[in-house]
Amino acid sequence: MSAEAESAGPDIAAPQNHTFEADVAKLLHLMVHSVYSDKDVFLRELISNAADACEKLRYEALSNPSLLGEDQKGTIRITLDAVARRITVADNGIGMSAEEMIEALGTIARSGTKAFVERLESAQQAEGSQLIGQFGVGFYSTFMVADKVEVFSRRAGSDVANVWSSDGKGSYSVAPVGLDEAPARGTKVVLHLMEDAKSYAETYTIERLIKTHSGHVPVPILLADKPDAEPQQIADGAALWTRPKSDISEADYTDFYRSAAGQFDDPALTIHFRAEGRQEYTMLAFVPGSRPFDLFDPQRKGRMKLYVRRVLITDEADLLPGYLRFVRGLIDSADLPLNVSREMIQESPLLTAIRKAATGRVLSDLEKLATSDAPAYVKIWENFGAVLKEGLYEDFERRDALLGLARFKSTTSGGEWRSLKDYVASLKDNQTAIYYLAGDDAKRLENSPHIEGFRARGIEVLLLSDPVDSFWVTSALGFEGKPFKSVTQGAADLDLIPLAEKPEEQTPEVSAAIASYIAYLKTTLGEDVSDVRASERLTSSAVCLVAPDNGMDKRMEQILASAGKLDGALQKPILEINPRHALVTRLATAREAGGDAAFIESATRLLLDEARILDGTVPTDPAGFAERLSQVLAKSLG
Ligand SMILES: Nc1ncnc2c1ncn2[C@@H]1O[C@H](COP(=O)(O)OP(=O)(O)OP(=O)(O)O)[C@@H](O)[C@H]1O
Repeated sequence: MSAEAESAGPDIAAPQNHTFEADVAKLLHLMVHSVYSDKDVFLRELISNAADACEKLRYEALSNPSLLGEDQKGTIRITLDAVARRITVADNGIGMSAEEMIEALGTIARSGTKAFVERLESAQQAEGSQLIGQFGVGFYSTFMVADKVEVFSRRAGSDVANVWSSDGKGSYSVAPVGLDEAPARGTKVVLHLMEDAKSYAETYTIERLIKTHSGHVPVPILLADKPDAEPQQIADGAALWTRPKSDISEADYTDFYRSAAGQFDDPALTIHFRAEGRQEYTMLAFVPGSRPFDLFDPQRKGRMKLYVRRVLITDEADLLPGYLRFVRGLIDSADLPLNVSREMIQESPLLTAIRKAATGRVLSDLEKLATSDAPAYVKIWENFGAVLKEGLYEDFERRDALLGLARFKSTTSGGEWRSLKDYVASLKDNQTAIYYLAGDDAKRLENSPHIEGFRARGIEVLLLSDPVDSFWVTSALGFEGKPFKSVTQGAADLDLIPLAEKPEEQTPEVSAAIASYIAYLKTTLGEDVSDVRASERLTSSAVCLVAPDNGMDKRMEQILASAGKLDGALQKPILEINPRHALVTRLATAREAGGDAAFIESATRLLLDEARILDGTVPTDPAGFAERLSQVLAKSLG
């Protein structure tokens, strides 16, 4: 379309109509029909797009200075027209060709759109308005206040201009326009405001919105309160991060964070420093106060922006590792070369050094916060702990620092978060390992039979319920010299740690019956288990399954098997029986006394079924299980 449109002959000057991509149409419908409490966001989004356009132009002009011409300084101009109920936001930035308008204003480029739209559909009002900015559907928010939106644009260096126009109801048009109607360079967005949004054409409202939400964008903003009025500067476009920390208030930081990160909350941590010495750069970064919705997007992309001497280079520079992707902000380098391609900048050893230092700084600031304000740190952990833990198996160099930052719920923490330092400080005498139980359901973990023997000895067990836990914990070497050990794997090694309450001694007859019952279990259960043994970890349940000493943790095995990534067959578990459990002792002694063999075998197989159920799986032979259960119940009823 655009190749023809760009040549702008009289016969192709008619508007070309297009339908919005399905997701955009759905999104627009949602935005217009659900009353978000915060319609103000549209202005922030337009200003942020205009500022981005000015910054993109500065970058392109590095290699092609003629693009700037006489008009060197990026500026955003907002013009109000209360009589015509109109607000116009114009910039002298990069501009868009007709093709670019179709791509940028008719589709949603980002991945995960579907998930986003679904979430928006079910979101509450306040959350909904937060989601809009985070996902970069910013431009479409104009339809919350306008029943017609026109975008006049002329790309820098081009001698044609186009207008995009839509009422937000399913379709839009794009047509060439005369150069006198479009900005000499850049984009002009005209909103025809709805009756109930007419206050957005009032000076007071707009001035207040700019000051509170966009006061720190790095491009100056001018406001004209009438079409022919002289514009006044409302924001100076001075980059906040270049100012000394002592001149910046908390409110300034919050405002900058909100407009730069598209968030509506307060930052949970602000990191602002200037590095001098081998590399000179400034970092201004924020840990959000709430979870951005795309936190678990498989691409794991961060949103940190890279500037070089105040020129925005890219937000794709992966300035921080994937496990810090929730951090928002920027790094502005004084040393990186400006006159080379983005790709070359990204690969430069200088940037590698900056990345390393910046990562270290984020972690050390988190650690400082954990010491100085533990409750504030715990909030960050609750939002982002699952992401930070990815670093435990990705970033070996910083594993100790990350283990130091990690917080856990445990069997003795009473719902509070514990650090590994806390854990190690309360080790029992003779306890040589950090015990953990991994699974997907925190509640079920607490009731697992595997931790009974640990509870009975007052030994703390970490309850790991994030999917990522099984990955790092099996590769981590330990903390302060103590290895991590799964309570569902191998022998429990608990005999050196005394029970809080000493159990009754068993008579030699019962012990002998149990020993012979274990031998019987091994032959009866045959291929289903790799071994059967008396348990140290059980105190109230009769049975449980554990993984062999040198095998894979059971939870890890389940995750790999369900993802189809398990090499070979599932390992056979070890069945542990509780030699003091009434059911076990009665079965053992009945067998010893020559009781009903068929009944004892059914009851014995039921023990294995029970262990499987306790493990969160199902009996391997449901029909056999049902039959055994009926048989045993029928017999017990006489
Ligand atoms: N004033 C403008 N000048 C040039 N391009 C623009 C302008 N406004 C919007 N665009 C283009 O439209 C695209 C879509 O804008 P939109 O606000 O919907 O999302 P975004 O800006 O990409 O995302 P985010 O809001 O997360 O930064 C932009 O990426 C940009 O390419």
